[in-house]
Amino acid sequence: MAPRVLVSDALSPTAVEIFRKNGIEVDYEPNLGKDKEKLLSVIDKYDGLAIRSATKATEKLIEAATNLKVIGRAGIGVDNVDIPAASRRGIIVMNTPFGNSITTAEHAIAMLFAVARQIPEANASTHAGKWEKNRFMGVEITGKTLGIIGCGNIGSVVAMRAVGLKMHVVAFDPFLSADRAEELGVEKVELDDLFARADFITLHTPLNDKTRGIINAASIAKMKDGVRIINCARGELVVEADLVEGLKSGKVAGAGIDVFAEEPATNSALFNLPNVVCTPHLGASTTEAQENVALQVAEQMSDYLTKGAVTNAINMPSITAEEAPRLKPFVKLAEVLGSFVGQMTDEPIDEIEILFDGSTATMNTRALISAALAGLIRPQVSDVNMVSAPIMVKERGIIVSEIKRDKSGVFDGYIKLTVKSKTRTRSIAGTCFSDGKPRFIQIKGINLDAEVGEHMLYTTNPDTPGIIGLLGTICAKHNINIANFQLGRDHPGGDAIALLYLDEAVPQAFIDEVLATGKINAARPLRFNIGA
Ligand SMILES: NC(=O)c1ccc[n+]([C@@H]2O[C@H](COP(=O)([O-])OP(=O)(O)OC[C@H]3O[C@@H](n4cnc5c(N)ncnc54)[C@H](O)[C@@H]3O)[C@@H](O)[C@H]2O)c1
Ligand SMILES: O=C(O)[C@H](O)COP(=O)(O)O
Repeated sequence: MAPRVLVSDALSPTAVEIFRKNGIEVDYEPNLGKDKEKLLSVIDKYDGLAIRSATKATEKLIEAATNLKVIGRAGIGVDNVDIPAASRRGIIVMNTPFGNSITTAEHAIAMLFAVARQIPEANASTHAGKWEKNRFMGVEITGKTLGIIGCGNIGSVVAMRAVGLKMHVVAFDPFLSADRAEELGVEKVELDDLFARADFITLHTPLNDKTRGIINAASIAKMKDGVRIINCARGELVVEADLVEGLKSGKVAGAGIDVFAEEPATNSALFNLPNVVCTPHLGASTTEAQENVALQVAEQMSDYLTKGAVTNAINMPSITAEEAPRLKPFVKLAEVLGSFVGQMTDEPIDEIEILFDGSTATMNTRALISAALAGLIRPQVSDVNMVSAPIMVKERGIIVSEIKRDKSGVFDGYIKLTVKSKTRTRSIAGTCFSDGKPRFIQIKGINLDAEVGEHMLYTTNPDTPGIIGLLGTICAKHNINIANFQLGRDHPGGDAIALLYLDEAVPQAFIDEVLATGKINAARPLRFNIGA
């Protein structure tokens, strides 16, 4: 059945065309995002949800989205999506991090001019036939200092434009390197320094716990008298009541506000103050940007739903459409290795070490680790996948480490998982042969070559004669066919293991019978998901 996508915000029709071209059924309901109850009632029908900022993908919506696999944000900010809730449910959240950066930077620059020259008010006055030439005295921006808070994709474009406008640009961004600052022609400063020196301040950070309310009464007090503030990032970066106070007192000479703490903002204390220019979250609203983000999000979501490729995901490592087919068998391998140890371990796991040897070390190991972790914890948590596994493992306080090394043995490459719990350490290694099927090649240091089947039986025993016959006889007695039988031992007469690939699951009576022989130390039925 074709995957089904709901577009619940006003995306360009290009998105719909691209979904259809990629064989995806699509419902285009540009106003549904604003109707929470209706959205809630239909969301379970969809594999994908394409949104802008109006749709709020809350925990409640995500819980109701029982078939959802991907949320695609045609734009940048994903603060309208409950990412932890999506991750826990195994839903990928992706955005389009560059599609509207230039457009939004241009909006910030437009705000800069609009506020410096009071253009909206002068426009309204002129349209009203007032000709108030003396009322609207502006300020030049040439030679003035622009303070940029957050110098990422959008902040950088703003910086380059402002440098071109002959402004002196200072930037505060903990992740801005000295080289990048030099390349942009900006001076990297501390936040208080920026507050003290800037004539104009423009915000371009994401909204998070560190940036929420970054413009407040205390920070405004540190600013120059007559500072002008532009916010085209997120409303909650500014404590709006404090900005209103600053504007009323004259400390802040003007503000350009595109985003509000509550949207849609139909009633704000910022409205109708002199020299406050407001726009209704228009930063990304140009034809060009909307085409870009619609096209990108639809391609990304289609690639994921039809090919398993992951691009620009917030909660999952990227997998390109090119690498997805090559990676797929190794994702399955990592998952069955994790699953083997997960099924063998009855006590809490403390540490997991994942070794990538040879060719596997050159692959997308983040994706392989996610797959191994999903396999590992699936016996405890059924509803887990590559998206939710890392978060669940972290929540359980399990330490995950990764080792990559050059080819060290006969195999082109293999993956080895070592899992430590309080009382023991287990390890298993595997590889994929040219048929794309996973093979177990080593269990607790003992070499073997075992094809992986849906139903398997793992036994440990002292290396004595008669084990094959013993297990074969009990299988025959229970009318269970053996597809493959692999043995291994550390040394003659030492510890031995057997791995049987069976055509069906063994019942508990089978295990009891095996153990009752006194010749087998442990017997564990295993089940693997070997489907696509
Ligand atoms: N108005 C609109 O329509 C519109 C359009 C697009 C994006 N946005 C918003 O613009 C903002 C910036 O988007 P972007 O694409 O440039 O993001 P980005 O991730 O490329 O850049 C954000 C920058 O902020 C920096 N940063 C993070 N925490 C910081 C802190 N505590 N102090 C200072 N800097 C910090 C990061 O290091 C990064 O360089 C986001 O909030 C986004 O949602 C708004
Ligand atoms: O984060 C973004 O991309 C912007 O805020 C744009 O939001 P919009 O898609 O609702 O215009």
